[in-house]
Amino acid sequence: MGHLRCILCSHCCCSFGDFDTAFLDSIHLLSTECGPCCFSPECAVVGSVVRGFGNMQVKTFGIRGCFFGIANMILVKRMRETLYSSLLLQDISFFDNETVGDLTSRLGADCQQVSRVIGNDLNLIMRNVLQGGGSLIYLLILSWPLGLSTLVVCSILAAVMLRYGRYQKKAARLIQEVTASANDVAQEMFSLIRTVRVYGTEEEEHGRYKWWLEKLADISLRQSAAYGVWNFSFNILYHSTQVIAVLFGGMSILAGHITAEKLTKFILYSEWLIYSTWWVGDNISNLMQSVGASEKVFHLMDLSPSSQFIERGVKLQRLTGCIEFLNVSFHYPSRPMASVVQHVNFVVHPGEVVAIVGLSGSGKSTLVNLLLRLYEPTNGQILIDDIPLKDLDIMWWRERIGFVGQEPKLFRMDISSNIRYGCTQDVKQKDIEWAAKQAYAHNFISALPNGYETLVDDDLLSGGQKQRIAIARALLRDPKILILDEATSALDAESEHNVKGVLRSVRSDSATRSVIVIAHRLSTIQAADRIVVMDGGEIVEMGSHRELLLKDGLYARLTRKQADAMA
Ligand SMILES: Nc1ncnc2c1ncn2[C@@H]1O[C@H](COP(=O)(O)OP(=O)(O)OP(=O)(O)O)[C@@H](O)[C@H]1O
Repeated sequence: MGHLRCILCSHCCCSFGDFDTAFLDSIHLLSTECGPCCFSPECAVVGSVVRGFGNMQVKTFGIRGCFFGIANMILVKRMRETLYSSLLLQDISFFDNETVGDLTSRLGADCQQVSRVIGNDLNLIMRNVLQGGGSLIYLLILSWPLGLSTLVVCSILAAVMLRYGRYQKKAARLIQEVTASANDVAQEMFSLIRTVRVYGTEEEEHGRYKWWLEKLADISLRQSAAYGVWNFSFNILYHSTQVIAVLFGGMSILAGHITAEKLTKFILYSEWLIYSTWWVGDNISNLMQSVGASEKVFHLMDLSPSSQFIERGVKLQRLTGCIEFLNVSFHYPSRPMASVVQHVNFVVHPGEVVAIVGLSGSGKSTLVNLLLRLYEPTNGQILIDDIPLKDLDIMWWRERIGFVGQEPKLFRMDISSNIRYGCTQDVKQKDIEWAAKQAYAHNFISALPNGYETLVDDDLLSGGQKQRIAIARALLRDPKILILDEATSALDAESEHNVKGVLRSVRSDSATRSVIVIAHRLSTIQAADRIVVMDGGEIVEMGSHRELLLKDGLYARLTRKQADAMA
C-alpha cells in the first residue's frame, strides 16, 4: 500500500495515523508515493496557520452553527421588538407618509436580512481575511517581489470588488423598496377583494402586481449581469496571475534565482490568497446587500418617540369636561399648503352635547383629531378646563375620553377583549355585559355560538354590530368626554334612537359627560344642545336646531335637502 506523501515538501504523512485526510490535505498537497515517515514542521506550522483556521471552522461546524443560530434568533427577536416599539410610539403624521406593506416588510424580511450579516457574512469575512493574511505573509517570506506582485493583483481585485459591493448595496435597497410596493398592491387587493370581484377588475389588479414584479425582475437581471462581470474579472485576473507566475517563475528557475519547490509553494499560496480575496469580496458584496436592505431598518429603529410620550404633562385633580377651541387653525404635515381648519372658536361646556355638521371634507373629523391630540394645531390652542391641552399628560387625557370612529374596525380578539380594550380600570365580565347592553349589543353577542368568547374576524359581524361593540367599548370606560364620529351611521333607526339615549348618561349620578357628535344624518343631532356648522374648515353657523332653521343658512339648506331625499 502506498504512503501519503506531500508533493510540496516531499515529506511522508503516515505519521499522522488516524487523522482524517481532509486535515492532512489542508497541510500537505498529497500524493501516494512511498518514502520515509517523518513530519515536516514547516508545512505543518504554515499550513495550519493558513488553512487550519478554515478547517477548524469545518471541525467546529456543529457548535458554530448552533451558536450562530441562537445568536441570530436573539438578534432578530430583539431587532423586531425594538423596531416595533419604535414604530408604535411615532406621531400619527409619520404613518401618513408610510405604507403598511413597507413597514411590515421592514419588520419581516429586512430584520432577517440584517441578522444574516452578523450570523454569516461577518463570520466568513473574518475567516477569509485570516486565511488570506497568512498566505500573504508566507508569500512575502518566500519571495517578496513575487509576493508583492500577487498583492497588486489582489488590490485590483479588491477595487473591482468594492465597486461591485457598492452597486449591490444600491440594488438591494431598490429591491426592498420595489418588494414593499408589490406587497402593498397585494395587501390592498386582498383587503378589497370584494370590490375587485364586483367591479371585475381582476385583470387590472393582475397587471398592477405584474408591473412591480417586472420592475423587480429588471433589477435582479442587472444584479445578475453585475455578478457575471465581477466573476469574469476574477477569473481573468486569477488565471493571468497563474500564467505570469509560471512564466516569470520558470525564467527565474532557469536563471537560478529560485528553486522549483519555491515556485510550487508560491503558486499554491498565491492561489489561496487570491481565493481568500475573492471570498472576502463575495461576502462583502452580500454584506453590502444586507446593509442596503437594513439601512431603513436602522433608521426606523433610531427614530425618537413622539414628544407626547417623553414630556410628562399635568394630571388634573378634577376634570369638569369644559373644552374650548381658541382660534385653532391646522394643516396636515403631509399637505402644508392646504389649510384644513381655519380660526375655529367654540366652547363645549361641561355636560353639554355639541354636534358638528357640515359637508364632506369640511374638517369635522380633523377637529376631533386635534382634540384627541393625534395632531397639534398649527395655530391657536385647545383648552381643557382652562389648561392648554398640550400641557396635559397625554395618557391621563386619553383615559378620560371615549371615542367611536367612523370605521368600526375591531381587533382580532374575542368580543370581551374587544370591549375591554384600553380600559385601565379593573373590569369584570358583568361590567362588559353592562356596556354591551347599553350599546344594544348584548342580544346579538349572546346569540353567537361562543357568546362573548367569539373571536372577531372581519366577516363575522355586520357594520352595525361592529359599531355597537365599539360603542360598548367607549361606554365601559365611563368617559368624561365622549366623541362620536359618525358612530351610529350603520345602525338601524330604532337601535340608533335607543343608543343615543344612553350615550349622554353616566354611571355615577353626580357626574356629567360632555359629548361631541359628528353626524351626516341631521335627524340624529336635532336634540343636541348646540350645533356647530362647518364649511371649508371654518365655522359658518352655530346654535340650536331651532335657531339654525330660523337663520335659514347652510344648516337649514342641508336639513331641507335631506328631508327631500327621504321623501
Ligand atoms: N391624514 C390626512 N392627511 C392629509 N390630509 C387629510 C388627512 N385627513 C384628512 N385630510 C384632508 O382634510 C380635509 C378634511 O378632512 P376631514 O376628515 O376632517 O373632513 P370631514 O368633514 O370629517 O369629512 P367627512 O364628513 O367626509 O368625514 C379633507 O380635504 C381631507 O382630504
